[in-house]
Amino acid sequence: MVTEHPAVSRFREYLRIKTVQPNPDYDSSTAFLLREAKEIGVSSRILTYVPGKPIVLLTWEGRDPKLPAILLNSHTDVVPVFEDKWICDPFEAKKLENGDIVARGAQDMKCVGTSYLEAIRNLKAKGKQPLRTIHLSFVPDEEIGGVDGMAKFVKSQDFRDLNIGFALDEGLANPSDALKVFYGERAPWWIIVTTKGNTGHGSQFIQDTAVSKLNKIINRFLEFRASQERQLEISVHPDGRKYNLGDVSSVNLTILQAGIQHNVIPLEAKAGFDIRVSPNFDLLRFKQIIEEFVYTEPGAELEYVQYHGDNSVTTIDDSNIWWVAFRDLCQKRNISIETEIFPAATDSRYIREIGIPALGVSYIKNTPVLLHDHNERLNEKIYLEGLEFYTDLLGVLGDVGATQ
Ligand SMILES: CSCC[C@H](NC(C)=O)C(=O)O
Ligand SMILES: [Zn+2]
Ligand SMILES: [Zn+2]
Repeated sequence: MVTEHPAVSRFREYLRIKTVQPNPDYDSSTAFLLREAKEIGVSSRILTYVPGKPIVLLTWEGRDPKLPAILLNSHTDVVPVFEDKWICDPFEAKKLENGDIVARGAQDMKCVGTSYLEAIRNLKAKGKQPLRTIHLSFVPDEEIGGVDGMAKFVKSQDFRDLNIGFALDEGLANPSDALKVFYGERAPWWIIVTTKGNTGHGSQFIQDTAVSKLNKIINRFLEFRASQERQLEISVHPDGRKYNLGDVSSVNLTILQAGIQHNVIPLEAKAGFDIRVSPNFDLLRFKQIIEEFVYTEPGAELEYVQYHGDNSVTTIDDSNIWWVAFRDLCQKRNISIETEIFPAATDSRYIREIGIPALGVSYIKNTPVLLHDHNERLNEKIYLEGLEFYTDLLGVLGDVGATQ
């Protein structure tokens, strides 16, 4: 019988914990992380800003704790599953014959959280201690917006006391052999547009109805959407690279509500849009455009259900010592990297918003993107390869600024 690498067994154990929204078992994930901290030999704290939503903070103190520290962030929650669409129980962490570990959270992002832990375990086993302190935050509720997780954490005195200089967070899988590195994100704005109008009998040509007003607004949003889709198709960066999704802004009509009966003209109509504003767009200008789309119709209302007022990016050039350390390590390990704007939202946005540079990286190469999808999986060989990468990476980042 082939014995399993203990790091893989620990990863699978973490995957079996049902931290699935909307009722994540944070007690069990906390117990797992505290046990890991004890075994590895790093200190641990539980920070609670909202009851039942623990942030587990592990700390490996550096040789010079006064220097700005490194934050390795991961979220502990995972998204729900459509169980009947899976080839096995999504919380069994079954390993297939080819080594694929099938489980919710295998990519998003329990693999990253345990990789940080394994890297520290490896470095400690080699007798290393970093120059800079390394903190690991395991935060709740990223999958539902992070309001009771990272958003509260970054605003706390506890966070300020950590003196973070640089952070790592999640990225995305890549079907090709390159490693995706995200240096910014599009700002998520979820809006509800409400229109009101005349009612009457469904057989008549009633004027200025809620639906006709909403229709005009929707068309303006959809025209904008088409223009951005076109930009995505035709635009290239100055260096010749094609645009990615993160380089344009997107608009999707995701909610439509109106009507109570077929023969009654609705008094009110609502449309919900999922909007993602690219860092290539000025946020205030974007807001003006949206407001023009809506307020051109008399009496139309606009509500922001989700609004992030920042889409600043982390600089990726020689002026950023963290980026240089990251890039040089990838070069040394012959890893090609693709730098991009993350198309959706992660907890990194809260970190960048307060001016801390952050990169989003998940070492999941040669793997289909299956986050939030059925049969999410990660092959154990790629996971183990990632552990070597993270071990080297933490060694390098922890020593940024050290004299050789
Ligand atoms: C605005 S909070 C929602 C966060 C979610 N993140 C991912 C990665 O799917 C999203 O972008 O929809
Ligand atoms: Zn995630
Ligand atoms: Zn997710």
